[in-house]
Amino acid sequence: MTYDWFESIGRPRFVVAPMVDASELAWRLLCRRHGATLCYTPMFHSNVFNKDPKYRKDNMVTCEEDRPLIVQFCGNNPEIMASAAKLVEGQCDAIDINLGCPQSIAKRGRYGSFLQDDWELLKKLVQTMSEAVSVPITCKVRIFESIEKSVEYALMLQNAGCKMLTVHGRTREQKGPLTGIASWEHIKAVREAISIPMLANGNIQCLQDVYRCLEYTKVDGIMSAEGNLTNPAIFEGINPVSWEIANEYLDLVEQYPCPTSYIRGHLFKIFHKIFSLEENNEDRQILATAQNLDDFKRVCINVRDKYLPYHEGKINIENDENITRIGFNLILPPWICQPYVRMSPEEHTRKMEKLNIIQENAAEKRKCEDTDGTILSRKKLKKLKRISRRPEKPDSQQNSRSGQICFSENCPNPLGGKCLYQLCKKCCRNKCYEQELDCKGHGILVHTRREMARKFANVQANTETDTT
Ligand SMILES: Cc1cc2nc3c(=O)[nH]c(=O)nc-3n(C[C@H](O)[C@H](O)[C@H](O)COP(=O)(O)O)c2cc1C
Repeated sequence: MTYDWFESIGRPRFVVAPMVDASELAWRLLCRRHGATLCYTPMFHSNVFNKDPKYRKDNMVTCEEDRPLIVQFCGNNPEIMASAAKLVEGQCDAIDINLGCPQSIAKRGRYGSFLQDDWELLKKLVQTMSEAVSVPITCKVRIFESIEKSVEYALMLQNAGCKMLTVHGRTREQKGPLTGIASWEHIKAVREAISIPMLANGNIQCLQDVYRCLEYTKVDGIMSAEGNLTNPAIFEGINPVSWEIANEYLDLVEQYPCPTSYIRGHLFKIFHKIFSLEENNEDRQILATAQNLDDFKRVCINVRDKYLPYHEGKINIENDENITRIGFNLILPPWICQPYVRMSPEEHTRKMEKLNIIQENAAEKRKCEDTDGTILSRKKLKKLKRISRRPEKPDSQQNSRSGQICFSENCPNPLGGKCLYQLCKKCCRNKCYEQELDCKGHGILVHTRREMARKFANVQANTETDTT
């Protein structure tokens, strides 16, 4: 009984995740051609979806081949979520509640993973939506730190009427650079406890990962987001040539248009290894500023023209001095679609600590400003260094111009007698020492320069110690 619906949509095992700005129709169709057996729409805001026909028209775009399809909504008001669900029930196979979004915008709007502590509201959401529509209501959740609580949470949603559960094996805190590894252990424990169909999400970079996860967790299907973005053929078990799959996607976009920002995002992901190489900066720039399909196609052509001879083995990489070696020491060459490997949270923390030290030093250096606030140039700093090494002369031995009468009110020698500060030749020649700024500035300058020069010498010594 609990599996009837899941059977009716073909027991999908290979699932494209809901992705804002990325799981649009053209992308879904591309993934379906390459092995995906179920796709999610991007998350839609239930409130806006209800109120704004343009938002609906722009976002809820589908077609006959785009099945099975699950539409995802976010929100916290059961009635509003139910009425949004009613608007799409005829165009999809299920409606999903986003209970996993960890972004600060979700915190402000009180949706996604920020509802995971309000179980009473969640029960109400699932129940009200289930009663309102004829298609199943499903949920996509994150885990809690504790396995027991994650299991309890899943059971609560199942009892409320959720018909399929996707468990993303990361906590709400595991996001951005702190994403890290997903826990299949949590997923496995939830699978053992619940009886409804279940999808696992997290740590999927290739088809081997899919099968490892299926075997370990015993879930019914695997959902992929980032792995799917860098390789839309991930479920087919192949790593396509980047420009070929990018062109296939662009052909679909021609048929099913979408905003240029989505296209740009997809091409950056497909070509991520290519554009991590300095030698492709120019094409990277073309992609960054591309405005229409022709611009996007030009990027694909440029990349193909450059790398096709290598791909076909007509040029030996080893002998081409124009191509940098970085990126070629991989199992897969950079023009082949491949996963993006994130930095581990530990590595990120270490990097940030190092960066903070460098930034602090840079801030210290920035303090080496001239009296007018401008940052001293290298040349000037060099000069200061020289000054700092010079022994300080007593006032009596200052150059011939010291001891000029200063007319400024702000003169550090307030009696209007002899100014103790040295005047530069330029000031004397122009007689500008009569002006307040020059007299004051000049006086401070002599003093500050020495101070700054000493500071600069210290900063340099510290930086040298840091980098060793
Ligand atoms: C570009 C992008 C957009 C996403 N948008 C959504 C979304 O709309 N709804 C949602 O539930 N999760 C969203 N996610 C999260 C993914 O669905 C998925 O849970 C997460 O990326 C972990 O899967 P992965 O390890 O395969 O990337 C998004 C992820 C990415 C990379």
